[in-house]
Amino acid sequence: MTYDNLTLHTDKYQINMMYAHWIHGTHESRAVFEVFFRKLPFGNGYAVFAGLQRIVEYVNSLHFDDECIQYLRKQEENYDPQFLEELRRFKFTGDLLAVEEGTIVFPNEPLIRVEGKIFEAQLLETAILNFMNFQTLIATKASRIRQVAPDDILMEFGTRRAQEADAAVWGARAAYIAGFDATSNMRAGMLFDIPSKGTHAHSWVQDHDSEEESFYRYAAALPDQVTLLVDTYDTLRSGVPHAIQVAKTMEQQGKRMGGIRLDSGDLAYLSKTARTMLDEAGLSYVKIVASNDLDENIIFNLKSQDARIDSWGVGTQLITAADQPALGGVYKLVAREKDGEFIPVIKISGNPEKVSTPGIKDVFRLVSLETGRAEADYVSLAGETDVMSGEKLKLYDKVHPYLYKYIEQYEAIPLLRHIFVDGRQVYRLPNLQDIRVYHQKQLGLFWPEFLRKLNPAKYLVDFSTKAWELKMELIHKNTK
Ligand SMILES: Nc1ncnc2c1ncn2[C@@H]1O[C@H](COP(=O)(O)OP(=O)(O)OP(=O)(O)O)[C@@H](O)[C@H]1O
Ligand SMILES: O=P(O)(O)OC[C@H]1O[C@H](OP(=O)(O)OP(=O)(O)O)[C@H](O)[C@@H]1O
Ligand SMILES: O=C(O)c1cccnc1
Repeated sequence: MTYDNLTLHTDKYQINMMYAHWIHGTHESRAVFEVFFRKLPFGNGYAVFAGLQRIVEYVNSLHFDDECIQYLRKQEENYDPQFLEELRRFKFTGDLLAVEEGTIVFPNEPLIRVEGKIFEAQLLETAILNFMNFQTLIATKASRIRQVAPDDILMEFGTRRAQEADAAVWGARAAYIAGFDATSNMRAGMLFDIPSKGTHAHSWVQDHDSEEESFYRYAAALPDQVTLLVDTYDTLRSGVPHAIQVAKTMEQQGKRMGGIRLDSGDLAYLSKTARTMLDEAGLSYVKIVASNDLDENIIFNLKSQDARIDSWGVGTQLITAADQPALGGVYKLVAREKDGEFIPVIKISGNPEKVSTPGIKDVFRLVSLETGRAEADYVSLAGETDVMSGEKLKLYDKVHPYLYKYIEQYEAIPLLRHIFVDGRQVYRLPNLQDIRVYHQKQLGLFWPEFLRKLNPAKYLVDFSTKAWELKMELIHKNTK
């Protein structure tokens, strides 16, 4: 079955709400939603925003075609045929703002803002969250892995263990944004122009009468990219000696073997011993690749054991974000149109963390002009001007106001960019290489204490006094 229209890639309740609005004639009234997450994944100090390209393609492609309409007609008898005709005319005509892919982001700040007819803005929730939550999660995981191996080659090997095909290719892209060097997935390579790399499987060795023969044949077929998997039978007694033999033969033909791959056993011990064997054979240029259920903790640990590994193939743990398989990004209504104007709305909860922050908001990164480093992010109500005019600001913990600091001499960089205006895409999607460069620059804005993998310092995301007072006012009004 091939059907790639994503318009019904949404929860039924969105269509139900669209229908109820249509029935009551309120479907064209305007509303504003914001996307944010509350908690960073993996105990990390930051997240890496990803998913925007997919969101842009999705919004541009939205349309209810014959298949969608027929399905809705069959599926829900309550839907009035005229509603289905209205859906046929559906098109996103609103505004969408978002932070750029590769941006370092933090909890509770708006990452995407959708403003439009409620009929349109409501539909987008499920897909936007689906794309952003997954891709941001994987980019963040990849960033942690990049941190522990800053100078090594990192290859994404996850497709076979990914949660289906889309996750594999978009996950490979997210990993590349955050600093991976290559993917084994050829389709991701083709779609996104990511370098593709690969070695060979155990089956190649098993499918020959001897390991030695399999190595020679592989090298003969692909002499410019020979990385031999040496652990099928006995890494040190058979695999590495056979690889050395092949490398020596290749030298006689004026060729150089690329590397060997270790895929089981004690990777610290085996890599050190293999390195010595290779070096003693005059093969110091032959690299050592390792794989086998690696993640940032194992790689960090292997490095602390002085493992001699140049290149890491990381699959399952990265592509499934195994230690935290979901990011809890949410899409919340912050304002709705009443009598021709936007009024802020709130969601109250017994859990204080879940009380939403009302009003249409902007977010700025405050970068010290003295140090060039980010001091805090500042969330203000749209239209507030103090931050843009560079005024001295008091940043304070709104619940514990005695915790405060002043900031002056800063540049306030707006993080939300216009992506769609009146339904028209106004943002040119950057190419992936530019996103990677931008991401590296983003990292350079932060002091290392916010970036470290273990127990990072908490970066300040401050709300303007006006935004905070609005929240308090609506809490009081709605809890009387
Ligand atoms: N020196 C090491 N220190 C810490 N972890 C290691 C070290 N060497 C390997 N590991 C990791 O330990 C785990 C060992 O996996 P496992 O117990 O399945 O052993 P294995 O050698 O892979 O066995 P198999 O032959 O079944 O593949 C893997 O995640 C691997 O990356
Ligand atoms: O361990 P991961 O991080 O998920 O990396 C991918 C794994 O996939 C392959 O194993 P598999 O047993 O599927 O195939 P093989 O016969 O080629 O080893 C490869 O050898 C890695 O071990
Ligand atoms: O190229 C490899 O070595 C590879 C690719 C995917 C999964 N495991 C290994």
